[in-house]
Amino acid sequence: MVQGAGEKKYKRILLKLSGEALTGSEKFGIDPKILDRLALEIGQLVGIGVQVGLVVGGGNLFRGAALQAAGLDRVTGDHMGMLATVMNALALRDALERSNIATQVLSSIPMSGVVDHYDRRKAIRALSNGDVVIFCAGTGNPLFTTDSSACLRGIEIEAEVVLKATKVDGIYSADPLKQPDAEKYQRLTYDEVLDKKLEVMDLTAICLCRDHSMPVRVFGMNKAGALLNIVRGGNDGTLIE
Ligand SMILES: Nc1ncnc2c1ncn2[C@@H]1O[C@H](COP(=O)(O)OP(=O)(O)OP(=O)(O)O)[C@@H](O)[C@H]1O
Ligand SMILES: O=c1ccn([C@@H]2O[C@H](COP(=O)(O)O)[C@@H](O)[C@H]2O)c(=O)[nH]1
Repeated sequence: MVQGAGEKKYKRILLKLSGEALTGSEKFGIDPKILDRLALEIGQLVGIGVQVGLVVGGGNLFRGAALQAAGLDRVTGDHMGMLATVMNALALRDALERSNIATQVLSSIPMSGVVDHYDRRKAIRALSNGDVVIFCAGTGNPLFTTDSSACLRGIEIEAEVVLKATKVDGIYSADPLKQPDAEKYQRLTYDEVLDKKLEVMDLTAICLCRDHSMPVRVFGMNKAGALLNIVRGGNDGTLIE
């Protein structure tokens, strides 16, 4: 059911933002216009009392697998990827705070003097106070992705849903950027995503959500207003549950 203006379906969410999408119209890195748009959309959620945990990817800067393909050691590449997510988190905090949205950044890798170390109780306190909490540095371990850290943190903070904002507007029978005639799903079970090997999200993350009954909605980050609509009960994108 779609809720009325100001009403909401979810009280606490974990929003996963694609790092690659932060590039926007830039060739590399972070497009400040994208940051400002995100701050506006996240501010709308905070404005109606939604508690927002955020995880941002690092694909706009470094991915361990790509660095390995270029000849680097995989674990070193993964460390670089996790550090990339810290840079994105700092940029997002900056944009949110410029919009007067109180924000805390908690890192899975201790980085004294730059960001605070992840602590679940501290995260839940901050969320309960209405602060946005950005979880960065992934899980702190190589060989994972930020999809897994988003689902992990979402489960830990007892979010009601993981919302994965990405470049495409949902889950398709194949990657729609490679196969334009792929069909879009409205709803999938965790097992369907696993059996069909749908690559929109890392399968470790899907298993974790299945085991802990955490629903995941994949939706397009480029459509303004989609996030607020979902939080009010709209069905943009594809729901996995
Ligand atoms: N079956 C599918 N349905 C939808 N998208 C798919 C599918 N298979 C592959 N994809 C691709 O998966 C991508 C989603 O991953 P996304 O860009 O969010 O990357 P990420 O690894 O989560 O984040 P980052 O950009 O930080 O690395 C989409 O852009 C899409 O092209
Ligand atoms: O727990 C984690 C999370 C991430 N990494 C590394 O960081 C990059 C960037 O994350 P994306 O999810 O791809 O945006 C990822 O490719 C890994 O190399 C990690 O090692 N552990």
